[in-house]
Amino acid sequence: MSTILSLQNISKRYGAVQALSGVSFDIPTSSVFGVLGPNGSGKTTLLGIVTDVLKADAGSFTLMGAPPSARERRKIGTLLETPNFYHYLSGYRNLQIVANIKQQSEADIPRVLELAGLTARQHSAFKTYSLGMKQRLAIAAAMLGDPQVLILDEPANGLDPVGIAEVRNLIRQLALSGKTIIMASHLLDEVEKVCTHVAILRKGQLLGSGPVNAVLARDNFIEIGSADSHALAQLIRQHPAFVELLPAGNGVLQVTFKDAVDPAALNNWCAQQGVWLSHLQMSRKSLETAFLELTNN
Ligand SMILES: Nc1ncnc2c1ncn2[C@@H]1O[C@H](COP(=O)(O)OP(=O)(O)OP(=O)(O)O)[C@@H](O)[C@H]1O
Repeated sequence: MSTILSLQNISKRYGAVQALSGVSFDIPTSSVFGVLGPNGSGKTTLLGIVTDVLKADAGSFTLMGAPPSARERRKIGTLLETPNFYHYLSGYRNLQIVANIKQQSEADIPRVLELAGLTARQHSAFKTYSLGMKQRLAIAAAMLGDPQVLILDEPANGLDPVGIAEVRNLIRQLALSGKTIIMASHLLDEVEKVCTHVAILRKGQLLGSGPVNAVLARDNFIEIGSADSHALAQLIRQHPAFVELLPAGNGVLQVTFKDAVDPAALNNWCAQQGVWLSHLQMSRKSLETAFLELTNN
């Protein structure tokens, strides 16, 4: 996977508040990248820096391997705060106004309306839209000019479950078409559903980043099974890192170890003692658990 955006040692201070301290991570091309953190952890500041709304005190970032020129930066579509759409004008007219402000061709409007699922309602007044439609129109506005990267600050904020699902589907659809989506969010459930990668911030410091699966992996908890589950249970109790065992039905055992266990090494260890595993699965914790573990530490 290639890197589309790479942050190196970004720091930013507002007076006495250190909003970001030396934050570095890479965002893979075509990922849906979630920036997570409690209130005040620096998410908005970070997005502001990569979209050039704010200037970092230190550090730098590269877009597609190079410091971004003004032209390159136009390849980033942004939705940092809810745009002020005109309530009495239609979705289409509002996009015309945005296209003119952003000096982008109006010819792109039907495409973004279609992507956002608003074609049928494009001539209705904005004030008649549901909250989900309003947010989809805002994302459509950010997509004008077909940017490769979209940056969204809390795209699901304030929406009801239907609106959240609509925005989620739109983000997934954009990711499928190869766009990279970077979103700040505090809705962990939502991030877990839609993001492929995450970075977790607390008080301006990066606590961890990487593929969602790696962040969520519980590396001390493994499900194993074997044709002779009785022999497996006896054997696994002898493992030097064994803590406890729970039968999960169908001969599968859920085993907790003292610390991280490499699945390949565990497989090997069992085989050496004559027990062949027919099932081996790392388990996942919820993003909420991972987030609380990281942010409470
Ligand atoms: N213009 C500013 N002047 C002074 N302090 C600021 C300013 N903008 C942000 N801060 C402070 O910097 C820190 C990081 O704020 P930021 O908005 O980036 O966090 P956030 O993670 O986006 O939070 P939230 O989820 O509440 O939006 C906070 O302590 C905030 O109070």
